[in-house]
Amino acid sequence: MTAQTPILSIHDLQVSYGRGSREKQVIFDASLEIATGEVIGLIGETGSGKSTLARTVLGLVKASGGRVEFDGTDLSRLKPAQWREFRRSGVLQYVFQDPQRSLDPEFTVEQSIAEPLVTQGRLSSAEIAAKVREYLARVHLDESLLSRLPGQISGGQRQRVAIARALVSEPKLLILDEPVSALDSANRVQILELLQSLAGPSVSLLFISHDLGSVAGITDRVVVLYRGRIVEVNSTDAIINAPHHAYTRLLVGSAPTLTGAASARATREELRAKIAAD
Ligand SMILES: Nc1ncnc2c1ncn2[C@@H]1O[C@H](COP(=O)(O)OP(=O)(O)OP(=O)(O)O)[C@@H](O)[C@H]1O
Repeated sequence: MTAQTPILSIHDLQVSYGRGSREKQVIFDASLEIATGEVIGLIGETGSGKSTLARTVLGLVKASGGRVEFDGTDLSRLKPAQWREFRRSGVLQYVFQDPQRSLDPEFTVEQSIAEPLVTQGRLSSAEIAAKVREYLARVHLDESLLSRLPGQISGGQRQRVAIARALVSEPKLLILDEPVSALDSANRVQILELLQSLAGPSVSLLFISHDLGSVAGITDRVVVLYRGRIVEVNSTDAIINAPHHAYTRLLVGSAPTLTGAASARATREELRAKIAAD
């Protein structure tokens, strides 16, 4: 961690859904800092609260306690107009698991990638057209796709378009919620390699995944979320080689690409029993 202001800093975050007797807390006292240029994995099983945490940072879900600071600005205090301005600036972007959710089905590839720049209103049409082509090339797509709709390209191509769209406004933080889990294994590897190559010193990436094995190759640090609580944060190496929390050990053991599949199987049941007893 550098002495720089973290790009994202979350303090004692609490998030609940529902009201009154139906209220259910899903995030408990979550604190986390992401430095500029860092690639972080947020890992946890289904229902652990990963998407809720991300959606709270994006302002789509309201926190019931704690605060979220982006580049030193307390997002919890922004008024609606300030939120709109913050969104328009494009400094915080996201890519969902299903690119259909990030792309308007009625926008061509060109319109989708151009939209964040059009909204910003800083560049001329010619400059926007040039940027769209630059980012299309960066995600290794051909210009012949520019006039297609999302329904007319493959799932892997859609996810590349969603990534180009997210990066074109030169965000400081890109949140990727299970960005490869809807893709086949060949596309998965290609997209992860692509993201790794696109991550530079000025952009931080927050990868959300239920599968440690799928993101461990590109993350600097890993945050482990278990039942709404951050139970471990450490370098990816330490998480894999010396996990502290029983749930982290289960995650490592469940990723056969990280450890021998046989030894993983042998310890999995034992760890499940320990977690159940916690
Ligand atoms: N809009 C909502 N209203 C009520 N409860 C919700 C809502 N969204 C999520 N939850 C609940 O909050 C908890 C955390 O869900 P969340 O989607 O954040 O988990 P997740 O780790 O992202 O899971 P997954 O990997 O399956 O996407 C779950 O118990 C879920 O049922």
